Order: sequence, then C-alpha cells, then structure tokens
Amino acid sequence: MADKLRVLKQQVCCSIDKAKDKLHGLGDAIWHHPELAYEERQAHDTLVRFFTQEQGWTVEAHYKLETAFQATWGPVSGADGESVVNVGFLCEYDALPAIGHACGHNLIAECGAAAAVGLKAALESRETWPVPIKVTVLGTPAEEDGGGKVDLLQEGVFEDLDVVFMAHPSQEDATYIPDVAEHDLVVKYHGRASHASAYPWEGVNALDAAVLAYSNMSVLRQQLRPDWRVHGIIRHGGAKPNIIPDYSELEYYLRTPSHRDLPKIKAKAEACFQAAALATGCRVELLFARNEFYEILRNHTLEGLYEENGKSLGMKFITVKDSSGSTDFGNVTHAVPGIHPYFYIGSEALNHTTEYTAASGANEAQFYTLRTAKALAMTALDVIFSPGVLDKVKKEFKEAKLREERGLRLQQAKHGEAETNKEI
Ligand SMILES: NCCCC(=O)N[C@@H](CCCN)C(=O)O
Repeated sequence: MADKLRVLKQQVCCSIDKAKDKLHGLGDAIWHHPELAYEERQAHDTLVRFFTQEQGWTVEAHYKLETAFQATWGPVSGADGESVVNVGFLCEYDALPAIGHACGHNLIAECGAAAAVGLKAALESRETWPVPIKVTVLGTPAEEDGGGKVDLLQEGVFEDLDVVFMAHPSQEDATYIPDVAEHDLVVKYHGRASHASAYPWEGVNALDAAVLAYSNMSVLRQQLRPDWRVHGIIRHGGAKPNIIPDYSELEYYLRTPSHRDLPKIKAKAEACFQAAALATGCRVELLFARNEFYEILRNHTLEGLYEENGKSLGMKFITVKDSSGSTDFGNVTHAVPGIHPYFYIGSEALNHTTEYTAASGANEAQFYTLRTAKALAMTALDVIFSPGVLDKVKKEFKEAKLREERGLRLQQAKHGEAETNKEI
C-alpha cells in the first residue's frame, strides 16, 4: 500500500504542475479584481467557470449564498449502501477595503482549487479505491467580514463532509496558528447638532461619545488577559468643526482564545460603550454581528500527516504559540475534522499591509501556493488510503468535541454559582 500511495502522491504533484498556468490564472483574476465580503461576484464566476470547464465536476453556482458555490466530483451514494468518504476543500476569495488582497485570499482560492484538481486526477488514475470517494469544493465568501462559513454551516452545507481542508497565506509554513474566537460589533451614538461656537450648549456631541468610548476601551485593555484583544476604529466622526456631530459610529472586534469567554469580554466592552453614552447624554446602539467566529478545534492526526507531506515537498515548519487573528474556519472545525495550515508565499511582508497585497499577486507566490495544495491533496490521500487513519481522525475529533463541551458545562455551572452568590 505504501508504494501505491507514493505513486498516487506523485500523481497529485504531476497533475497540479500540469494545470499550473490555469490555476495561476484563477488566483490572478481574483487578485486583479478585489471584492469585499458577500460581494465577490467576479471571483465566484471565475471559480464556477473553472470547475464547469474542468471535466467531471457537478457545479452549483450561488449555492445557499449569492457568492458561494459548490463543485463535487464522485458518487452521490455508494453502491449497496456502502458509505462514501467525502473530502472537502475550501476556497475563500474576499478582499479587504482599500488594500485589496492583503490577506492573500486569491491564493486560498487557487490553493483549494488546485488541491481538488490534484486529488481528483490521482483518484482517476486508479480503478478501485478502498471506499467510494467524493471530492467537494466549497466557495466560501466573506471571511474578512461577516463569516460566510458560519452562514453555510447553518444551511447544513458541511454535514456530509468527513474531513475538510484549506490553507492560508502567511509569513511561514505552520500546520497550526492559534486563531482565536471573535465577535464584532458596530457602535452608534446619536446626539444633537448645534452651532459649535454660537450655542454649543444646545448640542449633544456624538463625537465626544465616540472618543470617550475609544478611550474607555483603551483603558480596559490593561485589565484584559494578555491573549484577549479589543481593537476598533471610528468610522464616522462628524462633518465639519462648526457643527456639533449628532452622529458617530465605531466598529470594534472583540477576541478571546475560546468562544466560551466571548460573553465576558462583550460585557466589559458594553460597559465602556454605555458609559460614554451616559457621560455625553447620547443615545447608544450596540449592533453585534450575527455570527461569532470560533477558535480552531485542532486535529493533531491531520496536522501530523500534513506536516509529513509538506516536509517531503521541502517545507520547513515553525511552531507558533502566540495567538493570531480569527477565521470562520474555526466554526467549521467544531462541525467537521479539518486543518487550516498557514503557508509562506515568498515574502516577509505582514498580512493586512499593502506589501502583502503585492506579495500575494507576485509570481513568486505561485510555487508556494501550489506546493501547499499538493500537501493538502496528499494528506487527503492518506485519509483515504491509509488503513485506520480516517477512524483515528474521527475519534480524535469526537474526543476534542467532548472535552470542549465538558469545558462549557463546567463554565456554565461556575457561572450559575456566581449568579446565585450575587443574588444572596
Ligand atoms: N490568522 C488570520 C486569519 C485571517 C484574518 O485575518 N481574519 C480576520 C477575520 C476578521 C473577521 N472580522 C482577522 O482579523 O482575524
């Protein structure tokens, strides 16, 4: 089996290399036309066209969300009731406002498509497999704002998948970076306009409320645990110095390593925003995003296989302990075993900078993106062809879920106690 698996892995690499110009074309088209969350119409169309033109894929455009899609290859069900192993690859493709593809989601899309194409080609080179296999590619919009994967989870889109893979551009190759839980909100202050010099006492200054809110949050930061994060911007702060602003708006991201702690950080932040309203006499509206992002639930079995495959292709992995940003793939890992490794793209530039935008559009990123796609598809082959691996992956997932749920129950019990004490 080891030899057959080696040959299949070589097939993956050859097929991806063969398709490299077409795959580069995908990433390039998306990079040249950056689109914001839920508005990725051209990226959606580009990927849908690609899978429609590739042989053997069944494509559903506008799948559950306007800019999501699904492409599948393989049997709808196994013969004689035999269960199908369904392997998923995800493509993200949203960009950031003002700075385009500064997080390299064009490369995520290319990498997901490449891995799927490579795996399909390797599978097609064999007449029999240990189990019927299905490959599913999901185009998942709005990672930077909103959380399209959470919407798709609620639509049941991930229910049939056995394992799920994607990879994210970074400064290094790492099988895991501690992505944390996050909840975002918009804060609106409503005041009253007035002439700022002639009769300022008639006004209620909404910008003052925003500034106080910003300061309250900055002061709060000192009392937060070192791995908790709060950061925000003032989106509207008035029109002219001689008009007391009757409206201001802030946007804040609140993050904790576990989603179980989000209620705590939200309560602290709410107090900061309410206090600014009280001090200035403004009315405040707190509009929390409909989706929370969860931390990644790790699967060490999948991570280990990915690392082995990556190393065989020349990747040098580092271990990252510091908490990072967040991803809606975190929520996916609470429903399906999966990995979200990070990959070097040939540049030291940092994500969310214009330098990274340049790097994610540069030719140099191509080698690293396709190498990552190869390692993902090779890992999928391990899951399919190595006896016992899928069972091990699923067992680890179940145990991690149980630990997670037990932790939640423990926290709820503690919280109940605290509430009771308060009442006494
Ligand atoms: N490790 C970073 C993952 C990608 C990223 O930067 N995601 C955004 C998501 C923001 C959603 N509001 C982030 O700021 O972490």
